[in-house]
Amino acid sequence: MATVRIAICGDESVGKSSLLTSLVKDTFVTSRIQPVLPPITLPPSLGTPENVTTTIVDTSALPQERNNLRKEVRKCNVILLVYSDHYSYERVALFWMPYFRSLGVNVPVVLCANKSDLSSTGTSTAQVVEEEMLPVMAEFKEIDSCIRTSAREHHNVNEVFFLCQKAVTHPIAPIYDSKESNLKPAAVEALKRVFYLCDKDQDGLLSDKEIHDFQIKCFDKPLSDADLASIKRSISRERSFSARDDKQGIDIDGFLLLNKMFAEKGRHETIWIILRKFQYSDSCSLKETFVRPKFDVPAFASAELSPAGYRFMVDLFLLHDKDNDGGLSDSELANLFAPTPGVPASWVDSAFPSCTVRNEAGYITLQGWLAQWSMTTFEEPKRTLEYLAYLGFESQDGKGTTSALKITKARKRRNRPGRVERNVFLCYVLGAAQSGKSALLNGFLNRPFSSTYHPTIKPQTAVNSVELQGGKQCYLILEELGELEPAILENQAKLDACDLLCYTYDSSDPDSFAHIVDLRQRYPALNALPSVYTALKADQDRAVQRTEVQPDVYCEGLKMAKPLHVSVSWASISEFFVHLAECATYPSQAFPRSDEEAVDRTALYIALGATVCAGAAFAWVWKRNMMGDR
Ligand SMILES: Nc1nc2c(ncn2[C@@H]2O[C@H](COP(=O)(O)OP(=O)(O)OP(=O)(O)O)[C@@H](O)[C@H]2O)c(=O)[nH]1
Ligand SMILES: Nc1nc2c(ncn2[C@@H]2O[C@H](COP(=O)(O)OP(=O)(O)OP(=O)(O)O)[C@@H](O)[C@H]2O)c(=O)[nH]1
Ligand SMILES: [Ca+2]
Repeated sequence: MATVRIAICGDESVGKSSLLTSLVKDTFVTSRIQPVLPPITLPPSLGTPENVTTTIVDTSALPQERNNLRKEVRKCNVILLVYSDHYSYERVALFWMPYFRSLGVNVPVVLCANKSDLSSTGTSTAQVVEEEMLPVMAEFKEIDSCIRTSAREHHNVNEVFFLCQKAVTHPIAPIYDSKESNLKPAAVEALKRVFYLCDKDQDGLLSDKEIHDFQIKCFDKPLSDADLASIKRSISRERSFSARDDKQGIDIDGFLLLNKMFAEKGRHETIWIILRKFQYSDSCSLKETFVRPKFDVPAFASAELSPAGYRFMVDLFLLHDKDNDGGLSDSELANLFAPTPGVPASWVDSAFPSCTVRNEAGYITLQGWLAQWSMTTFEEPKRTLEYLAYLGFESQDGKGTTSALKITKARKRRNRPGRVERNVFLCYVLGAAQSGKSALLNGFLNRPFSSTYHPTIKPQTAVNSVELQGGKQCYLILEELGELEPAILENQAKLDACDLLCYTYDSSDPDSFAHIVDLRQRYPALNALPSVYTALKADQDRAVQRTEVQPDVYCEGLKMAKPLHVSVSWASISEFFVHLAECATYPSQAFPRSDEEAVDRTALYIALGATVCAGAAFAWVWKRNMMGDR
């Protein structure tokens, strides 16, 4: 935090310099002190809020000092305005406050009634507050607080400077509207989110345990049972309406009321401590560095959720599936996204949740939820980080939300044999109009086949998890490019981010395969990507393609596997998605084979074979040793 700079202002002889000497020297200096003391700087100490460095500047009201005064007022971030008698009090509203406004400064003012030792014995502080302070406070919202001091008797001297520091480090203005006697909307929003995040079981109440955890998190010390009881008592006392039984816990209204009471009692620093603990900045919005932490994905690499990230998303889903039907209904989703600005814009664009797995009721399932976040993290990791922040992800290692993500190895030398260390793959589905791409995407999401045809204009995606042979799971994003197909295939960055191409044609339409031949000619860069050739609509009669060579021969010529014939109307289509996922995971099998290599999926079989052999060898050695021991 920056330094606090206090300008002491006020009429002549009100005791400005004396307050300062009294603070520094701890005694009242009766001998004549110089009219304007040099500025002093106090290092951070335990006594100061937030451990700030404080600079205190003395000023003079003399006309010849006006330039200096103006300069200092403009430079400070809090003004200590001192008066000491009726005349200097009148001047607060008549001269000083309008003067500050005329300078265009908008900093808090701490009003100080000095020389309290001189006032006739009859005037009590209550009277001073009631008759002098409250009226000016009502007139000038800049006045943060008021205090009565005596430099001579060293009364409230430390306190007045403490108030100045606090006015800067814990300002009331952003959180409380003194005119309306209410918390400000931004503070209410922030506190609602805090409540939501503390209500771990999402039952709408903070239980005693949840309050204790909250207390420890914010204030680093436990709350006694007596304190808890007294908090609950004051909440129910304040509530005009049906003082509900607070035994079960504190609800959102009670929580807001409690904070309002803090503000009213001048304990607004309590609210600041809470908000800051939950990563709010001085403007009551979440800190930029928290919502948008530094996270760069190098070229050719991509971002994925880490195990901690997946765990968080699983827990979040289960917590919000209140009726345990395995899907998030609209209201359950709305509740889940309550502490965020709403469903991410990119989700709305892609017609969420239709791009992922839903149950019969149309609600996103856990599988779909994880697939959706896998895709979001792949496509826009910063969005995932932003939502992890809003949704209250807490890392175990103190590294913040970035520990919910990981960066994969770069996609380089794609044709290398073996497994790619990534779990989320992007596959472009390319092919002629009406070849059946959308139907394939629907099949991927287990939607029933429909014979009605809607041409795809905007790119369309489907994301789902796929279980590979051997039980490992990965996420596959199938994207059909619509009218953007040429634009995307021309864009090298888009190709670099893609893991697999799925060329499709309608095997019952003689004019369908030509599109693939044409694409490959026009975009030679496609050759650098692993590819799978697919003949769709295998349930229909096969047509002879009007291309120079038939698809099988064409692929043969490329030393690629022949097109796989599939139909979305067959249950076996799910095996095709496994095949796609396997080609993405072991990309060398989706490249032209070199002559000595065997066909197709051997890479996988070889890999599997190798593990089996290793296992056998291990067992054998182990047995031998056992025997040797004997
Ligand atoms: N009784 C009493 N006298 C005070 C107190 N504070 C300051 N004085 C006296 O008031 C007079 C003015 O004090 P200063 O500290 O010089 O006031 P100032 O506001 O700095 O005055 P200028 O620099 O002239 O603007 C001195 O004679 C102080 O001794 C106080 O709390 N009680
Ligand atoms: N019989 C049969 N018809 C299919 C199959 N797959 C898709 N169709 C039908 O073929 C037509 C075109 O399918 P789409 O999936 O919309 O084709 P598309 O490739 O997405 O078309 P564009 O978006 O225009 O590029 C639709 O009427 C589908 O119902 C299939 O496996 N068998
Ligand atoms: Ca389509």
